[in-house]
Amino acid sequence: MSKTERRLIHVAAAVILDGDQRILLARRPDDKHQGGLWEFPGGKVEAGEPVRDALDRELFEELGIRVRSARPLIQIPHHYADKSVLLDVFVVDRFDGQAHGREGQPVRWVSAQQLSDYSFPAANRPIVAAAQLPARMLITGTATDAADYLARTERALACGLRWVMLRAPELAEADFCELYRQLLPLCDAAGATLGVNCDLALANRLGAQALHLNRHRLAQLGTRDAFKGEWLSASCHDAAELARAAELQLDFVTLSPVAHTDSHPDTRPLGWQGFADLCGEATLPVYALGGMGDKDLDAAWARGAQGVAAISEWWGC
Ligand SMILES: Nc1nc2c([nH]c(=O)n2[C@@H]2O[C@H](COP(=O)(O)OP(=O)(O)OP(=O)(O)O)[C@@H](O)[C@H]2O)c(=O)[nH]1
Ligand SMILES: [Mg+2]
Repeated sequence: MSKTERRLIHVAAAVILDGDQRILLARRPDDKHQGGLWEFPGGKVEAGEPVRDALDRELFEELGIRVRSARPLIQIPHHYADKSVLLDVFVVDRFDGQAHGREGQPVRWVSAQQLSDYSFPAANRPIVAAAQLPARMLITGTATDAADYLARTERALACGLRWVMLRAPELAEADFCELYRQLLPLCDAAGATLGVNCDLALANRLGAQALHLNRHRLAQLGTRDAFKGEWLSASCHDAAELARAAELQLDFVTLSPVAHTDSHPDTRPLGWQGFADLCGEATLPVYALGGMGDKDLDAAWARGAQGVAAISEWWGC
């Protein structure tokens, strides 16, 4: 039987957050599968058991906590040499009790940034990205001049946006660079990430931390190491582009258009069902894009999305 034909062992796991947005990690016992590595607490779903019940049961058994609120974060099928798992990961942001290692396993609360310092099983790469990425992503729209770009970005930061993707195809390169340099301290001060949507060489020259590729740049990219920054993502529209993004080990994608948008009036929307079908096959965090806003977050999460990305929703807020 080939690895991909093997039965997937369904596992419920949790990114558990405390009031300071720290995340709970546990260390797997040395004698277990992937022993000695750090994990998001959880365990196997029993036959006939609803996955949410399995999550509650496992977190009580392993940590002594009672889940009060949870939402889906990401689902990752992964084929190890010896077994195949479907990691069904939730965010748990409210719980009762003091989390402690009831099975003797070491546990540790860490910041989202610190996750990068820990060793996890190979399947966890996209889960770590999902735990570090926000639920809402702003893509900049048009503005009258640099001052208008800055003012609009400041308002979005004040609305709680923590990821800004600078997209300004109308600007000459020198103006784009100047704008990037002016936006950077604003975003830094708010604890937000500033990414760019531009060509690879320019992103590297700017020393950008995050680069978002359009579909043409995704098709041209040879290897993700060509980008010198930390976060590399792409705009996807179909299964082939999603597969390419996964093959290149990108950190996340946007998938669009979910709904009708004025910016792409002639493109047929995917609709929520089309989005869910594609997202279900993806092995990296996926943002719903196209006519999206705060009101769509729950619907996006229910279809397997990381969250929503938008221009109009927050570019005038
Ligand atoms: N809980 C958890 N399991 C993970 C993670 N990443 C990952 O690959 N796995 C794999 O998913 C499977 C989950 O198993 P588990 O050992 O937690 O299961 P369990 O709590 O029911 O334990 P048990 O088998 O001793 O009863 C293991 O093969 C494990 O290696 C993760 O972040 N958290
Ligand atoms: Mg377990």
